[in-house]
Amino acid sequence: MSRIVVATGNEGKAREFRELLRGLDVVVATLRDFPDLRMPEETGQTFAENATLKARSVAEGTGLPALGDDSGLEVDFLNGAPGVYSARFAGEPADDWRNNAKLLQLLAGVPWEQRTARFRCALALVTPGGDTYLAEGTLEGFIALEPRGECGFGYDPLFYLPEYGKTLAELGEEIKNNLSHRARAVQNLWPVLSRLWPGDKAGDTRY
Ligand SMILES: O=c1[nH]c(=O)c2ncn([C@@H]3O[C@H](COP(=O)(O)OP(=O)(O)OP(=O)(O)O)[C@@H](O)[C@H]3O)c2[nH]1
Ligand SMILES: [Mg+2]
Repeated sequence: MSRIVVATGNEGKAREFRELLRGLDVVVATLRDFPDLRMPEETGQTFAENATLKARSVAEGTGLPALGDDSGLEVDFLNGAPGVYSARFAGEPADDWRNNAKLLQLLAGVPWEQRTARFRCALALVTPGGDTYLAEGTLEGFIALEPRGECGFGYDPLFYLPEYGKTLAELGEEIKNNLSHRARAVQNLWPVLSRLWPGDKAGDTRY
C-alpha cells in the first residue's frame, strides 16, 4: 500500500490524523518513521504558508506525499493573537502549560462575551512531484475562565464550546475528531485525498 507522511512533530496532531485519514487506502507514516529528517523553520506569515513549508520539506526529504498542518488559536480580544505564534506564545521551547497560563493572564477580568476565539487549521498536501493542495477549517468557541478536561493537547482545556457546555479537552478525542478545525480541514481536502487514495470510506457522507 502507498504511504503518506504526516509532516508534524506534534504527537497530538499525529494521533488525530491517524483517525481522520482512516478509510483512505494509504498507510499513515509520521516523522517518527524518519528520525533523521529536520523540520524547517516556520517563517511564513500565514497558516497556509507554514503548512506548505512543512509539507514541501518532508515531501522532498522522503520522496513521499506529505501532509503539513499549521494551526493555532485566534482570540478576538487579543486582535487575533496568538495566531501563527500559538505554539511559542509563551516563548521557546514551546510549552502548552505556559501558553495556557499566559492566555488566562491576558484575559483576566475580560467578560464572557468578549472571550470569543477560533481555532484555525491550514493543511497542505504536497506530492513528490511538487503538486500542492490547500484546505482550511475553523472552529468557533470561547476561552474558558479556567482549564477543564484531560484530553487533547495545546489549548484544548481552555477552548469552550457553548453548544456542548464543555471544553474540547472534556469532550474527548472522538467528538473532537468530528467537529474540530482539523477535522473540517481534512473534510475540505477530502475530494483530493479520496481521489488519490480511494478506500472504503472514500464516499463517506461525513466527508
Ligand atoms: O488546543 C489545541 N487544539 C488543537 O487542535 C490545536 N491545533 C493547534 N493548536 C495550537 O497551535 C499550535 C500549532 O502550532 P504549529 O501548527 O506550529 O504546530 P506544532 O509546532 O505544535 O507542531 P508542527 O506541526 O509544527 O510540527 C499548537 O502547538 C497548539 O498550541 C491547538 N491547540
Ligand atoms: Mg510548529
